Amino acid sequence: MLFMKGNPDAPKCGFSSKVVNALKEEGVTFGSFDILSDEEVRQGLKAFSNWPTFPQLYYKGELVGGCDIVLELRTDGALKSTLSE
Ligand SMILES: N[C@@H](CCC(=O)N[C@@H](CS)C(=O)NCC(=O)O)C(=O)O
Ligand code: FES
Repeated sequence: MLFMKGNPDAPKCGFSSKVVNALKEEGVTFGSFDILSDEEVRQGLKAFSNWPTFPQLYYKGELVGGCDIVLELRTDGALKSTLSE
């Protein structure tokens, strides 16, 4: 599940766009939520996850990371395996 700015067809921030592209290129299917549509979720999720920024990618209820981490995992060739453990 990707909490992002905008949606996968129309990301509203470069960081969210990069993660969408990385997931699509790896052939990962994912759900998404536009945090710009809900200020309560936007602020609440940052507090809940103790992670100050978006995008936030969750897998099996746990935070995988934001843009830097997702791109790093992909560079390491570990993105797909991380998301199918
Ligand atoms: N280094 C971050 C970049 C993401 C980032 O800086 N996001 C900012 C600007 S889009 C953010 O979410 N700020 C808090 C907010 O907009 O609520 C990452 O790896 O994900
Ligand atoms: S909305 Fe400005 S950097 Fe993401």
